[in-house]
Amino acid sequence: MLIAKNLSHSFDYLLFENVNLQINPKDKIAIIGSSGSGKSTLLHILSALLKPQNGIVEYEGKDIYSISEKELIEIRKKEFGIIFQFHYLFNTFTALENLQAAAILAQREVDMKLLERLKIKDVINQNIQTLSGGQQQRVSIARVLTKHPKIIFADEPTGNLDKENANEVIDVLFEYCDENNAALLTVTHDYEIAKRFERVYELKDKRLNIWK
Ligand SMILES: Nc1ncnc2c1ncn2[C@@H]1O[C@H](COP(=O)(O)OP(=O)(O)OP(=O)(O)O)[C@@H](O)[C@H]1O
Repeated sequence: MLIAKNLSHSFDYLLFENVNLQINPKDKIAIIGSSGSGKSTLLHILSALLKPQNGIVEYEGKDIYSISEKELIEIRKKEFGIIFQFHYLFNTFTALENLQAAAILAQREVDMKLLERLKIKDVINQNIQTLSGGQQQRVSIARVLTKHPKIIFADEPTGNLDKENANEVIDVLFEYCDENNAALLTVTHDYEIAKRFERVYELKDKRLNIWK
């Protein structure tokens, strides 16, 4: 589905080199590593947001940084779902309006069962700015799943949540992948959360090594 070959990237210093990774349907992959090791940068490269200085990223056989801008926008819009550390929701809209906007763009419906699973059904008519950080994070996860992506890229998706809610969010993401033949790639600081994933890599000493 997605193959990354020989990626390397630097900003002020070399972040990583010779990174290779393959993502298949239903894969659940976590990337751990210390702060500043380049986890978010790698996630951006894999999710079509940042061209790597070296190496290629292929999605369904096509090098995503060589295809036309139009094709790339279509992949970003329809195939990839990105959960950022910051939610980027429309602050003056209600939670439901945010989800409806995503549903209209993706020609899908808002799934009420999903809102129940994410424990945001009761706050769905509140403005985003009146929700807690954890509730905002769960709305942003619901928004991404409403699109029905083939690959979910998540940057610290449980960062604002307590242990119980964090585990429930991971359950929802895993279920989504199993039911929709989709894949999940998560960046996390949380080793307890990482242990729940089938495959875990650690970004360390400028390399992506298998951790589990
Ligand atoms: N656009 C940018 N321009 C310059 N430097 C950047 C840019 N993006 C990231 N960096 C630098 O690259 C390094 C790695 O950042 P990155 O966010 O990928 O790390 P991380 O492992 O995700 O960190 P954290 O766990 O703290 O979120 C940092 O030193 C950061 O300042």
